[in-house]
Amino acid sequence: MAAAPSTPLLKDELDIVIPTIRNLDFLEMWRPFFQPYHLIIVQDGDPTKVIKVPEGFDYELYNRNDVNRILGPKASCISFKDSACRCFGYMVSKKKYIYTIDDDCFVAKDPSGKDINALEQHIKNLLSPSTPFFFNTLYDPYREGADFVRGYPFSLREGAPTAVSHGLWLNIPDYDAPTQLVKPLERNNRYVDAVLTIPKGTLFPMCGMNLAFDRELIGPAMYFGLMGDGQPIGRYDDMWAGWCTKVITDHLSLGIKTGLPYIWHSKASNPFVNLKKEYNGIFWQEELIPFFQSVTLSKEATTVQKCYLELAKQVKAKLGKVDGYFNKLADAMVTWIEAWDELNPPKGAITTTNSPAVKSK
Ligand SMILES: O=c1ccn([C@@H]2O[C@H](COP(=O)(O)OP(=O)(O)O[C@H]3O[C@@H](CO)[C@H](O)[C@H]3O)[C@@H](O)[C@H]2O)c(=O)[nH]1
Ligand SMILES: [Mn+2]
Repeated sequence: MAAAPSTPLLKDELDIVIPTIRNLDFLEMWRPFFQPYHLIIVQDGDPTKVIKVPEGFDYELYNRNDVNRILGPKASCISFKDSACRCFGYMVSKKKYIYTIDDDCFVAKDPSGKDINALEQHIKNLLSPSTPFFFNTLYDPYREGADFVRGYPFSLREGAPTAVSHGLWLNIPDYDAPTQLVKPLERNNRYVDAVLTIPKGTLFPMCGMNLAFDRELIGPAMYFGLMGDGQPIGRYDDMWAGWCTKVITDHLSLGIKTGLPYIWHSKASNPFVNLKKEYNGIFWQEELIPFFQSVTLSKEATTVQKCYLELAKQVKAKLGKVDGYFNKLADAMVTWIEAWDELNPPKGAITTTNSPAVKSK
């Protein structure tokens, strides 16, 4: 097992958010890389179930009772019985950076056989600029041993601040149910040693399994849409967040990177269950994508919250006719921003603080 870096980068500026319904034994494998960091565990499902966390990790844990206690009626915007609940962890964090990972994701090995410190790579991705305005054909120009290629405008070489780092997965790929059903044995064994900026004006399917972001730059846009219990759709929470986030980062001239790091995704969720969850999404996304491609935000939308509220209005106006669910989702987007601002008042604002989470050492 590789030794973790001596002085962990951003040790006190980054929280690791884990949505879970099971004991977190998977942390044993991540211990060298994760132990120095604070964890925010969002326990989904039955709040009376006790989630076991290995000794030695510094964490806070929130179950549904905590979500309801802290948010009151606004808890309605946080999904129940779906990994989308993880976004509650983004809201209660006080740190500048977030890394979120699923509890069936383990340490992968690079082609040399070395354990991949996914967190370290995400931090590198976030701390170096993105190039959304002009594509660099030699991939990440800020990486050791690479640079901007001939013809790349010097006026654009400063790049843009990186808001999101989207990692990938070896072994079980993040396929939708139809693809999973057709290719049940397919595994992703291809390690591509590259980090790319997703060009401005291009959407992408954001997976929440191995994802990091700058909470201060883009946090309020990272609402994982209403899924799970009582909802007509599932497994589109991260997709929704990714589409909203991308139109906002484009508008605010921020960047999103995808590629390294890889994690090892250990198990495929049930494709038949997934098909039921995804069915409406597979159908609706043919209308959602043109909607997001045509979204324009006003020049008055100068903060993520303002962008997000403008977006929520357009969702209600233009997607409500696709299905009533989008009216509910648009309202939940507004509730999310209200809750976010309540828990994250501008610095210096005086507020009544909510009682703290169940803290465990
Ligand atoms: O009701 C639930 C089910 C699961 N979780 C936790 O969420 C993650 C992901 O669960 P799992 O690995 O079983 O599901 P996947 O299909 O592989 O998840 C990926 O698909 C997307 C679904 O939206 C998502 O972006 C990916 O995570 C685990 O940590 C479970 O413990 C839950 O909280 N509630
Ligand atoms: Mn999984």
